[in-house]
Amino acid sequence: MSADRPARTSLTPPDDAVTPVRHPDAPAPGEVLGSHYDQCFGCGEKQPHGLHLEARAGEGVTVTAEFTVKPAHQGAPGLAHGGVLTTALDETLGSLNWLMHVISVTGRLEADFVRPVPVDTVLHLDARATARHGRKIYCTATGRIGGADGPVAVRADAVFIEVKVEHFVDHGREAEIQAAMADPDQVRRARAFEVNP
Ligand SMILES: CCCCC/C=C\C/C=C\C/C=C\C/C=C\CCCC(=O)SCCNC(=O)CCNC(=O)[C@H](O)C(C)(C)COP(=O)(O)OP(=O)(O)OC[C@H]1O[C@@H](n2cnc3c(N)ncnc32)[C@H](O)[C@@H]1OP(=O)(O)O
Repeated sequence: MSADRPARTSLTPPDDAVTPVRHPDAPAPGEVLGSHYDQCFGCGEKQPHGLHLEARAGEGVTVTAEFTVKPAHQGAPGLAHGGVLTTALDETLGSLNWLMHVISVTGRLEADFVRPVPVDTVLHLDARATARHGRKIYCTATGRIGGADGPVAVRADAVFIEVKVEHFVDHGREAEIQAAMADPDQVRRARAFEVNP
């Protein structure tokens, strides 16, 4: 390893990685993306235990999202649990799927916790895809407190791996898969991720 080059990890795109491309039919900047699955712990509107994260399309291959830390999210008195904050970062990064019309799942995610995040704080999240290489999507996210331009409290770098919708059908529990496939709205949401719906 040369002294002037950082160690290559699985979070570092290879030299022949390409710039991620916004799909022509991606939601317009500012548009609310909605949930990919109404029972999702991160974004599902029908998930009573979830974070109810609401993401919006940004310019290029970027998204923004807001998440309010609730008392149920504590790890220490009055402070958010790091795992919950990581979930918010993961979900925001997953929302980039809507911009590229790709279905991908988290392969690797590395989080930095920079500042404690108190209960009732609104975490202002933003994420962008930085590179693509084969099925791998490299992406990064930050969460700020005290406003969208406030100080960074958390950040994450990740590699998502592109999968087919069959990934969920093959691995999901039968009852939930049947329910999802019987719901036209859910089928429409899943198709919205595909390049050739
Ligand atoms: C009609 C019913 C539909 C119902 C579905 C409803 C909605 C669906 C629509 C959208 C939902 C989509 C996403 C959700 C969005 C947000 C939620 C938050 C995100 C998550 O919470 S999501 C859950 C957590 N997540 C997982 O549950 C993944 C478990 N895991 C696996 O399922 C496999 O592990 C998989 C598929 C990842 C890979 O398996 P595989 O066999 O397909 O591929 P393979 O191993 O060959 O890797 C291919 C290339 O990726 C590289 N690679 C692989 N793994 C890596 C790693 N960990 N780090 C760095 N690189 C990695 C290899 O190095 C190789 O790279 P190279 O090509 O260069 O060699």
